[in-house]
Amino acid sequence: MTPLLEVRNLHVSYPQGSFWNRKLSPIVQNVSFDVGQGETVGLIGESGSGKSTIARALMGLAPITSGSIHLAGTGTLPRRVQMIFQDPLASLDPCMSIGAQITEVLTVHGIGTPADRPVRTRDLLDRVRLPVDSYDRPAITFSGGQRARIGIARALAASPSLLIADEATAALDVSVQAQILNLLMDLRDDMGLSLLFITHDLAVVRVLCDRAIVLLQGKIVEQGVTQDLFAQPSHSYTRTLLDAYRPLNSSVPSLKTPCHD
Ligand SMILES: Nc1ncnc2c1ncn2[C@@H]1O[C@H](COP(=O)(O)OP(=O)(O)OP(=O)(O)O)[C@@H](O)[C@H]1O
Repeated sequence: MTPLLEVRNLHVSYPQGSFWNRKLSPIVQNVSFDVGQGETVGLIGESGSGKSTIARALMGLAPITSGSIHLAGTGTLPRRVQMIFQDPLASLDPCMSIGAQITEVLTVHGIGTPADRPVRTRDLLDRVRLPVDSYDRPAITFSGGQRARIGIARALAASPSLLIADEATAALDVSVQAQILNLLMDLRDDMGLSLLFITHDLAVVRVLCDRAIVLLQGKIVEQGVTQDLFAQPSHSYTRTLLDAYRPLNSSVPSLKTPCHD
């Protein structure tokens, strides 16, 4: 598969300690991985292992101390890598119409003309399967599942090549979660997007991801084709993660469930 994203020997450090005794603390160390065009990759590991820090580095929002991030094609990283979060409302004005807020993203990135931006916005709302009257409604009037769709539409407005879902569906009811995951898979297929799932939910990784990357204390301990990694984990930490997950296997969300959020 043609690599869209190539991360090589990435190191990220945050300053820690008091003002008088500040030193750089390494959070991500020597991380290298690829994401192929149209590929879905899962990034897993315990809390604090550096998953979100890697995502922020990909967005140009974390202090990279060394290493490289290369995204094939043209355009700036922050625009071509977009993120969706668990709480989309946090990045939205709750009272402003979502149509205006998505149009604003198009304006910021200089996409389209003032006349056609509302048309593009309606198309995005349609793509994420929001009701036709959504354009003029403020964000606060939508359900949790609908807000997740708004977050996705807003991310898509920047025409990204790579979409990062950082625990994006973790707070949703399991049936709504399945719907949002289905939507992401459909968008990946229709728009040729690559997806990076940051999640604690190994069921999601097993069902949806082509490959998985296992992170422990800021370092990759194992990565590979999901099926192989789940069948024969080579690192003891991966085995521990999978052992903790196996009893929950029966609760794997069933995708393509016809239900509504
Ligand atoms: N802005 C920051 N300044 C200093 N330290 C930070 C900053 N952001 C994150 N960290 C630290 O970096 C480490 C990794 O955090 P990160 O959020 O990347 O982990 P994570 O694997 O995504 O965790 P979780 O699964 O709980 O979201 C943590 O120890 C965290 O405290």
